Amino acid sequence: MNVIIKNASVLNTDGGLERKHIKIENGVISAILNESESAAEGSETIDAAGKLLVPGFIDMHVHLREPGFEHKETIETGSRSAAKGGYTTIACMPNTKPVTDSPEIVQFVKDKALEAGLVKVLPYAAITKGQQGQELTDFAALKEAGAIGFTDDGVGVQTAQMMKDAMSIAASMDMPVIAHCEDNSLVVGAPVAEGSFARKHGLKGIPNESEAIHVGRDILLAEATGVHYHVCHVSTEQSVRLIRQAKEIGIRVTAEVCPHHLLLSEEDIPSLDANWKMNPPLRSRRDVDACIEALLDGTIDIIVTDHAPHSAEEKAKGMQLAPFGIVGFETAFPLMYTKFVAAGKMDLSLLVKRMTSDPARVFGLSTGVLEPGAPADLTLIDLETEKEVDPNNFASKGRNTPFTGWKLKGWPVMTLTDGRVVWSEE
Ligand SMILES: NC(=O)N[C@@H](CC(=O)O)C(=O)O
Ligand SMILES: [Zn+2]
Ligand SMILES: [Zn+2]
Repeated sequence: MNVIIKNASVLNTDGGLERKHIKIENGVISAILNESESAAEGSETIDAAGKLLVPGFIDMHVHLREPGFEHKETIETGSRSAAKGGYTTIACMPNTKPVTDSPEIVQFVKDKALEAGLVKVLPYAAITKGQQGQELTDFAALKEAGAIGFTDDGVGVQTAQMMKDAMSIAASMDMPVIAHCEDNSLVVGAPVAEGSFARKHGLKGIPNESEAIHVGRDILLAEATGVHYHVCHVSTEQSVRLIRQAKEIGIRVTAEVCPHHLLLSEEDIPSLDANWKMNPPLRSRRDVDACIEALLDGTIDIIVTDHAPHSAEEKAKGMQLAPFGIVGFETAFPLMYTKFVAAGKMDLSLLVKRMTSDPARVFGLSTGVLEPGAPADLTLIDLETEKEVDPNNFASKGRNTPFTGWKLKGWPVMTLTDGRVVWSEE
């Protein structure tokens, strides 16, 4: 089937906007025409006048909750939420029930994603069986089944020997190790970061070192093993410093950051509402500033959401007892666009890059670019209309966000995967 997207605003190599017509044939971008060139009508024509057209966003860190926690999210509802947020490729974490530690579960995730038929879902597999930190999974079998990397996200790999073994095997098969960095001996049941909020409410605080100690340890192990080491949800100044130094000396490390760690600090937490509880926790303003600087200078390679839906009942348990995590797909781009691009702190082209071609580069994906021959994974965005974040309108089952009521611009209005409209505002 052929599709033509007419009059779209497309970013050019200088970061300016140009009007283009995009021709799509059999799910692939076949031509990008200048405004003056006439595009023969396709079997389907989409008028994109006044809308920004970008490669579909890529989110390399998400939780879809299926199998096992379907009351929080399913692969279908998570895929729809992703499509609504402008994402066309998402990589899902293995902390399901059962854990994605066998080829059967990898296959199950792929089957469910195809059944949903909305976005491309790339499964990660666990480093250790049941994510218990005791015994490595069968990396070769998991790769064979389609896992794109290994991670115990949700928990840190507690011993250096286990991590080193994992990295050695992953390196030998050219697979990345993706790490949730958290040293449990420094985190004893604390729900928020160390800082003024924790002190005010008499809560235990999570120290920055609990993250950075793993980052430092793992960088040394990545150097020793030669693995591609990717750091999950960076949130501290110290982690940024270690990653920057490692990159400078050529260690194969990449990193991601979430919008909430770029926008909120622990001082912003208004109450004991658990919609402000996530792992890593909101840290100090200093940490936020370090993460922003790192994203701008490329020390941090990509933006991810760490979309982590939980039910309202679970979040109602309060700051101490509720599970960590917030949803992310449907607010990520509007938040980043409004608070960084529209605020003059970041170029639009850099923001788009960190959500498309940079994740594709880091993980070796064929998508994330607007060029002939690339899959027609595309997102149209309205940069003008301001709307309030209303969790009741989320496609996700999760409503757990700290951004309720924020007035934002930059809302995706249409998403296409392989040339097929998978979500549209109408
Ligand atoms: N980020 C979170 O706060 N929660 C994640 C786990 C994780 O990403 O570590 C979850 O699975 O709920
Ligand atoms: Zn994590
Ligand atoms: Zn996560």
